Amino acid sequence: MSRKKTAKGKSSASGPAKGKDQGKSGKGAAGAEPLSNGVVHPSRPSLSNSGEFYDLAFKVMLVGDSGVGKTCLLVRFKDGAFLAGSFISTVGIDFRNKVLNIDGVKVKLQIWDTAGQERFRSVTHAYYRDAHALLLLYDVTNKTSFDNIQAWLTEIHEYAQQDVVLMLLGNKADSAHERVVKREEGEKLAKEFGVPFMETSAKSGLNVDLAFTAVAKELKHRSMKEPSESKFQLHEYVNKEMTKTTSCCGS
Ligand SMILES: Nc1nc2c(ncn2[C@@H]2O[C@H](COP(=O)(O)OP(=O)(O)OP(=O)(O)O)[C@@H](O)[C@H]2O)c(=O)[nH]1
Ligand SMILES: [Mg+2]
Repeated sequence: MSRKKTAKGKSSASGPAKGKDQGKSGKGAAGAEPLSNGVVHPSRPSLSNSGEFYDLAFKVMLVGDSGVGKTCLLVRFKDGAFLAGSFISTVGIDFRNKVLNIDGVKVKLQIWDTAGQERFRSVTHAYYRDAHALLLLYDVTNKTSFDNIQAWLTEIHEYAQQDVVLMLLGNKADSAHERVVKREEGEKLAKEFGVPFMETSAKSGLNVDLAFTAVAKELKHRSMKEPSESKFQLHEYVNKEMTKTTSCCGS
């Protein structure tokens, strides 16, 4: 996917949607087809441009400081690869789609990769309103990115929907020697703010699928509201499923 895309427009979704796919990768906001509120029709799924059927569609946004690994996390999830080598900072905003099978329901996630750099903050603000879920990342090897989480949460409360699904991710968990933020510190902060937390690694793939799957499960359950089913507990699911890393080294 291009990491040099600039936003040119703005989408307008605010609820789960079904409809045509926007292709494999967004051309900044310009490539985004607006998603509207939709009803679930599992018997009449929609067909995406990439040939995949889906029943539900949601927007997920990746946010956090520049360099924490948002683009790499998305590439790992979408393509199963790691973008090694020199760091190319995202310009503006970009997106990729992925259809997941969640308990027999095809859930399309339209994942927006935002630019962490301060100069693109107004672009990011414009997209919060339409996001159904936010993955907020910090880098376990960068204390400043962890310290800035509080500011990101303030921003999220200001711009995002009140009921947005939120998850805190401590990325680069593979970097044991460079680690400066302990897993316990991430857990404590997440507890303080009542959000699910896990450490991830775009490099090794640790918990990457789980982070997106957990969000998709929560959104699907909220959307379908099956009365017969017990309520899906995102916190419990994450705590049960995640692979824990040790935080022996560092701080
Ligand atoms: N060791 C390690 N390095 C990572 C990981 N994820 C990303 N990186 C590296 O961190 C740097 C930044 O990654 P990006 O994904 O481009 O960061 P970003 O958050 O998208 O940054 P902006 O686009 O500027 O907001 C790159 O050099 C990556 O190779 C990870 O899980 N482990
Ligand atoms: Mg990026």
